[in-house]
Parts: sequence; structure tokens; C-alpha cells
Amino acid sequence: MNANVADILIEALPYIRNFYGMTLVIKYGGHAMVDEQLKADFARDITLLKFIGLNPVVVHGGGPQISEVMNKMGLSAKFVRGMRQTDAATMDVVEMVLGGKVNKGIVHQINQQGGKAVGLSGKDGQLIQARKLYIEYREDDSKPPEIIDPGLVGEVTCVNPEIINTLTDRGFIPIIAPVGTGEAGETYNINADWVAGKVAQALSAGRFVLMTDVDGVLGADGQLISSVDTGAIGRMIETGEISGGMIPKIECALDALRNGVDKTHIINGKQRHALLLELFTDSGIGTQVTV
Ligand SMILES: Nc1ncnc2c1ncn2[C@@H]1O[C@H](COP(=O)(O)OP(=O)(O)O)[C@@H](O)[C@H]1O
Ligand SMILES: CC(=O)N[C@@H](CCC(=O)OP(=O)(O)O)C(=O)O
Repeated sequence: MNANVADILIEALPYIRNFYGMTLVIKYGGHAMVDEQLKADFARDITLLKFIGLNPVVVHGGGPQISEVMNKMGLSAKFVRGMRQTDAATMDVVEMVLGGKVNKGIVHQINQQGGKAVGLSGKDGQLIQARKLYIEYREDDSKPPEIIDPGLVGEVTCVNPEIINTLTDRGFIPIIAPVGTGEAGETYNINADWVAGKVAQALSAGRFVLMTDVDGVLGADGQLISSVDTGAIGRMIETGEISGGMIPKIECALDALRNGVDKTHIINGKQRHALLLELFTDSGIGTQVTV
């Protein structure tokens, strides 16, 4: 080991000391799972965090991966306000892709790095309870809101963290697919950002990090905004500066902060080792969301 490597390790000491024992919930978006190198880097980062004493819990998406399989099967993917229109056939594909290919892919990658990952869907250990979601859509303020039914799409009503705590206490890394169960036994497709935010709340996580495919929240000029609060967010949503998939991220970040999560960041998962850079540098990267 040369002196530089030793210096880098020593520089990390204050961070490691601060973070020791902290629960960290990471939303790993489908758009960040781009190539094998990035996937392996992510798995290495998560494994490293576990071995230096943090408790990482991963909630993953897989939207693009679901749409790809749907296309191959001749099913067309439709979205209402960012939520996938989910009929019974689509729900089968969602559960197959998220709970199967994507979830087990992440588990395998982490295990390859020497971590002990365990894949779960919200059905395992009654982890995620949900109810049917209806979407309120208002074209403009002069018209009454339209209520849209996206099918088998759920919103989280309760997270039962027992299975997560049991696993983390034993040194395992839980990897969670965003599928939940309704009161009458229905299977629901749930937006992964929201599942991650609710899991972070249930665990009173020290950090909640959303990994996506942009550097963070970008302003109208395309520049990264390093910190946004409730006021700025409201204005940016109104002017359309924040739109599409960024809206659920921001909303669930605020919801998490109001319900016991200490800090929330949105970072670019397409940047190599983004998670480590966010945690182990003073300035961090991406956008910090504050209330
Ligand atoms: N102000 C903004 N800053 C950054 N991204 C934004 C903004 N407004 C809308 N977006 C869009 O949000 C997208 C991220 O959401 P999404 O595609 O759902 O990601 P993921 O699959 O990671 O959940 C960005 O790729 C971008 O197109
Ligand atoms: C209801 C709903 O839209 N569910 C999402 C679940 C996956 C997800 O959220 O994936 P990303 O994080 O990669 O976008 C979907 O079917 O695409």
C-alpha cells in the first residue's frame, strides 16, 4: 500500500465514524442500471458500505426493464401521470421482471462482491401493505379534477419492517422490489420512489438517497441545483421546471423528511461510485432536498 492510499483511508475515518451503524435507504432506479460496469460498481459500493458498518437497504425500480419485456410480449406500456397503467397481464410482467430478473440480478451482483444480499418483494414477511391508487388530474384550475383509475397500482399504507430488521441484524443486505399486497389479497404495482420513501420512514433512516439518471434537480438553465426546499419545489413544479419522473422523487423525499428521515439526496446513478462520492465527500454530489 502506498502513502496516498493510506491518506485516502485516513481521510475517510471521520465519515466512517459518523455513519457507523446508520441505516441508509437507497432507491436504485431502472434508468441507473445501464451497463454491467455500473451495476458491478453499485454492488461494490453497497458491499463496502455494509462492511464498514452502515446498514444499506436497497429498494429498486425497473420501469425501463418492464417496458422492454412488455414490448417483446406485444403488450404496449402506457403511463398516467408517471404511473404505469397496470391491468392483470401487465401486473404479471411487473412481478416477474421486478421480483425476478431485476431483483435477483442485484442480489447476485452484490453476492459476487462478497456481500450477503437477500431479495424480497413487498409480499415477503408482509413487508408492504397497499391500497388501490386513484390519480387526481386537473387540466387547469377552472375545470373540476378528473379521477383516473390506473388499474392495479397501489399506494403504500403500511410498511412492516420486521423482516428488514431481522435480515440487517444478521449481516444481510435487503434488496426490495416495489410490489405490495392489498387488504383483500390483491397484488399491487407501486412506484419505487414511494416504496423507498416509506421504507426509509419505517426504519427512521439516517439517509435516503434516490439514484436516477440525471445529476439531481436541474434548473431551467439545465444547471444542477445543490439544495432545494419546499418553497422552491412548489414554484418549480408550478412553472413546469420540475416535471415527469422528478415529481414523485421530490414528493416522496419531502414526505420522508417530514416523517423521521434525517437527510435526503437525489444523485446521478450513471456516475461511477456516485453513492460513495455523496457520502464520503464534504460537499456531496447531486441535490439535497430540505423541508
Ligand atoms: N427539474 C428537473 N431536474 C431533473 N430532472 C427532471 C426535472 N424535471 C423533470 N425531470 C425528469 O425526471 C427524470 C427522472 O425521473 P425517472 O425517469 O422517473 O427516473 P428513474 O427511472 O430513475 O426513477 C429525468 O430523467 C428528467 O427527464
Ligand atoms: C406504478 C408504477 O409505475 N410502477 C413502476 C414500478 C417500477 C419503478 O418505479 O421503476 P423506476 O424507478 O425505474 O421508474 C412501473 O411499473 O414502472
